[in-house]
Amino acid sequence: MADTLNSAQMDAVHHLGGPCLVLAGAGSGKTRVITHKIARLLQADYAPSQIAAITFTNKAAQEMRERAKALIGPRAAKDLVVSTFHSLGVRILRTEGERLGLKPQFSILDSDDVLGVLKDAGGSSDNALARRWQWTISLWKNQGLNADSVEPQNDDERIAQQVMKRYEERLAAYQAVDFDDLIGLPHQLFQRDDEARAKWQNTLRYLLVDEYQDTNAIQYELLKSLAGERAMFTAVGDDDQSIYGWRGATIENLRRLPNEYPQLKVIPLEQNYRSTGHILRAANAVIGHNPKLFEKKLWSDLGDGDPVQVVECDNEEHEAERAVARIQSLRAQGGALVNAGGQGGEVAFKDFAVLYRANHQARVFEKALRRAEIPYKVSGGQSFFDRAEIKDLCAWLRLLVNNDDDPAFLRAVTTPKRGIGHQTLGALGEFSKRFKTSLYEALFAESLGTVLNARAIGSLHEFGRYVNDLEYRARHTSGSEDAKALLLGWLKDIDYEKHLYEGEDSEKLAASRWTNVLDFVDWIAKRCGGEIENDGGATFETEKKTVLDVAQTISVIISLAERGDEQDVVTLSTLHASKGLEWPHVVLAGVNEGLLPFKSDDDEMTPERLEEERRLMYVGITRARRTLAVNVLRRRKKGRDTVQAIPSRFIGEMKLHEAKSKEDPREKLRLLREAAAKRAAQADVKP
Ligand SMILES: Nc1ncnc2c1ncn2[C@@H]1O[C@H](COP(=O)(O)OP(=O)(O)OP(=O)(O)O)[C@@H](O)[C@H]1O
Ligand SMILES: [Mg+2]
Repeated sequence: MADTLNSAQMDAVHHLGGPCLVLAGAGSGKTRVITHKIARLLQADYAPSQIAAITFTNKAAQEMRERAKALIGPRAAKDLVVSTFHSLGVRILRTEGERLGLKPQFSILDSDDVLGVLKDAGGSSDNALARRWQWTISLWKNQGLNADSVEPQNDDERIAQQVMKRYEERLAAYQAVDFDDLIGLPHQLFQRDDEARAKWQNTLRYLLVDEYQDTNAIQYELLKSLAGERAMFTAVGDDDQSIYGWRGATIENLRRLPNEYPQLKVIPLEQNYRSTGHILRAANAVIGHNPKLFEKKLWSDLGDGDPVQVVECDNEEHEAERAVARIQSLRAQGGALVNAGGQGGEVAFKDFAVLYRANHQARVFEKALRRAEIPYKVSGGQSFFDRAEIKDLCAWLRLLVNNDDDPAFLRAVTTPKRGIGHQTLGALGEFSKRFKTSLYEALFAESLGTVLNARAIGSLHEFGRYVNDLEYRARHTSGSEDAKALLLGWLKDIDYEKHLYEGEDSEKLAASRWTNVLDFVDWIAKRCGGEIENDGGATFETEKKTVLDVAQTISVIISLAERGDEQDVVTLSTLHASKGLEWPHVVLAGVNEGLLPFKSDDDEMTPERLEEERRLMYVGITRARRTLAVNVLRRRKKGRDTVQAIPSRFIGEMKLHEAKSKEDPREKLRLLREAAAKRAAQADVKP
């Protein structure tokens, strides 16, 4: 079973004579075709290093490599080029940079860096404005334009064009590139340098592209240059899952392919191996409301399974509680709600995902999961423990727990800055390396005077003594009131609130960071008081803990979270980041008008946008293998207000008439009676 392919999948895997497009719905095994095709290519005498498989995210690349490894063994898998478009771009630029006037050690700016350069280039410290520039410039670049070729349509665009010009000059001076350049520059190179193009066409002789529907115009061009005349490639995709239109991805790429490659073999896949019948029918019903680009069918022989549940919730908090309760009860019941259908058994935390439209929706779920002590990770967005301010404070707590934690030391000593500069820390680092001690230990060494002056040593000692003292107090303080006083005192000592306000242009943002900090303090203090909240929000008591004990627990939670993916944890993810993935149990959060389909007050809902939102809903539904809960809020938060919430139009579009909530005891009874009657009827017809 693990290695089988159906006949259409076989056709796709064995078609090696020319370009191939697998155009098929969700869960039909497109990604599986890619991994199997890698194995097939190796048999056909391609060397691993000549095969490039391109995925949409680093995580997908990692997974693809793992799956390939299982099929072809670790040695061959090592040399495969499995990467995202961006990391393929880095690979090309590192070798060819010189032809583009880039030093081999050029730097790559992340989104925050870019924002900084743009503010500088545009002479403005306005974050929101700089973000708009960033957005516009990125869209231009993804259309293959530069500051000279842009044709601005209005005043805003004229200004953005000027900023772009200065931005380009600065990047050239810094020997830096941004994410868009990682694709744009190789593309430009291949346009004008036949030798470089020929070289790479010979290096990467077969290309496989997953999630082809979400490529943009430049990525298409890059693929085309790499594929060249030989056109040896396989692309797999699903137009119904195109969800990055807002970022310049274009479905045109699917339409162009058959025109530009008349020899293209197009292979549909129709069997869905992922989801049970109820889930698949709901998905098909929803996407049926979009105009069809390509006719596709999708069926499953996994049985009906459990009906899709619409879960009505009073508000966001209630929604999160119900999600937690659902996780707990599914685990207790072994997976299936009514008809186990052979699918029951152990249910792990990693079998669950909660998917939502907007990042901020994660927050209440995180809170509820933390309260229920259910481990989770947030993908495609920020987890509470990933927030800069919480990381700052955690660094301090980690340092108290383990003085020799060097990364924690570095973060704490510079947060907030206390006159201990890079030079001092550099010298301390050298010293600690030479004597094989931790930074903290080095700080108190007698001979430190040989590398640092008295003033620097004075500041370091002051910091060290403070950490010592705080640690002592943390070890001896328990009970929520005292813990809270201790923690607030510490924040005051290090002047953390001021640090936040100084580091943030927007006061609103600083205030929200400070609220996070206070939430965090409360959370620790409650634990010190031996107060644990259960999922109903009620509290019960355990024994009191010291601040240091709780800090220790936090250190463990963080290191677990850092250990990554193999962990048995619930996934919280945006719909966008869930693409290509699957879970046995999925909860779709906040399926309400305004949230999904998403609409803010000042933007207009065009038919195109609505269609893209519907595709997102389709992606969400089709992530589920066994059970799907669709949450609908009665009321929801909107800014500071709470407003009446309207169920999403997508709920009606799922056509779930028969699927009533089985959490309703009457409905439960009805189902039991129905099952009993069915059994009786079957018994009757037996001879
Ligand atoms: N022939 C097959 N036999 C058994 N299981 C299969 C087969 N083909 C695919 N599967 C399984 O079905 C699930 C979906 O496959 P896969 O992820 O490749 O689909 P996909 O078309 O890439 O989906 P998406 O559109 O969501 O990316 C996976 O668990 C996969 O292992
Ligand atoms: Mg896939």
